[in-house]
Amino acid sequence: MQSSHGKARVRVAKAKRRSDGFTELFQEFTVQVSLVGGTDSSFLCGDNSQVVATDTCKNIIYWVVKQHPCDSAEKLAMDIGCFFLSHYPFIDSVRMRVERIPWCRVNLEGKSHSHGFVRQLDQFNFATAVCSRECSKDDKVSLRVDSAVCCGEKVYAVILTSGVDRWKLLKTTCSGWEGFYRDRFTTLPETNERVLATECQISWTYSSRQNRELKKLDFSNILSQVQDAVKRKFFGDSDKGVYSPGVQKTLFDIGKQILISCPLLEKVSLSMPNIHYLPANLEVFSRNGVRFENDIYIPTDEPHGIIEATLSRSCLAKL
Ligand SMILES: O=c1[nH]c(=O)c2[nH]c(=O)[nH]c2[nH]1
Repeated sequence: MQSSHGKARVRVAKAKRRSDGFTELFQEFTVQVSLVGGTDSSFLCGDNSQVVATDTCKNIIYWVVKQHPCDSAEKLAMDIGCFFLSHYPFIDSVRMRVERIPWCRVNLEGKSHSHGFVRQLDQFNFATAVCSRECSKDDKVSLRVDSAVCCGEKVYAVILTSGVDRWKLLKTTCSGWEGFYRDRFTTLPETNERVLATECQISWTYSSRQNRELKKLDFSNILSQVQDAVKRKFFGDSDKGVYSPGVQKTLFDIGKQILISCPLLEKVSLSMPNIHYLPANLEVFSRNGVRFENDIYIPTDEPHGIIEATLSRSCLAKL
């Protein structure tokens, strides 16, 4: 039996104010925690003596947030996960997911507002952390050297992933879809001129496997590097752009660029659904002698294409 329990959709916000009324930080998160280990007898015979109640899980999330700088979803995910490991010896591993809700400081007449924030639509970034006591052989060697505690903080094995979700991108030209397999079921015409739109989910996993090493990283800088790599390969040069022969090739170019730009990453997973903007060849136009001139489109969210891939550094080396 493989089992876990925990709490999902725990929403928490933190404000840090100065005495002069300036709000230095406002962060909102949605947190999920799943605990693994120690609970077999609860599932098998109703003995709950080693079960941290899911209600307690929620309290611990609030507790850690209260002490935490909350400067990144990644550090929060690792610190909540490692808190469970350090307090409950019967827990083997903790799976965390922290989503950061994007509140941005208001800028009014060129001036940053002291306490006002606006919420960006849709897009958000997230982190997942699988925290455990088990280390790979290599980790164990360095753990012994450092001992299990460093600077008052215990060392745990962490598989950390960061991501961005619901990030919408669109370009009005420099995209086509030609040469695809045709048979009697194929009705789609080929084109070398179309709107290309997607809603990306991109996640990236770090090579390091130690909470202490991972906590040194500048996660917002890595996020910017990833987003720059995506924009560079999706849109291309500001004036000339870059031609996309299909979402598949663009996705691969983006993934490769992310791994080139960010040497600390081991692999990247991309989901780039093809959101269709259908040419509006409508009867009302043709009947009145007006042609489609790559100008009027019908946006359709459903159905949409699914195009996904995971690229690792080792698989790139083999290509
Ligand atoms: O970029 C695309 N990739 C596809 O796999 C596909 N399939 C489709 O109908 N249109 C497109 N466009």
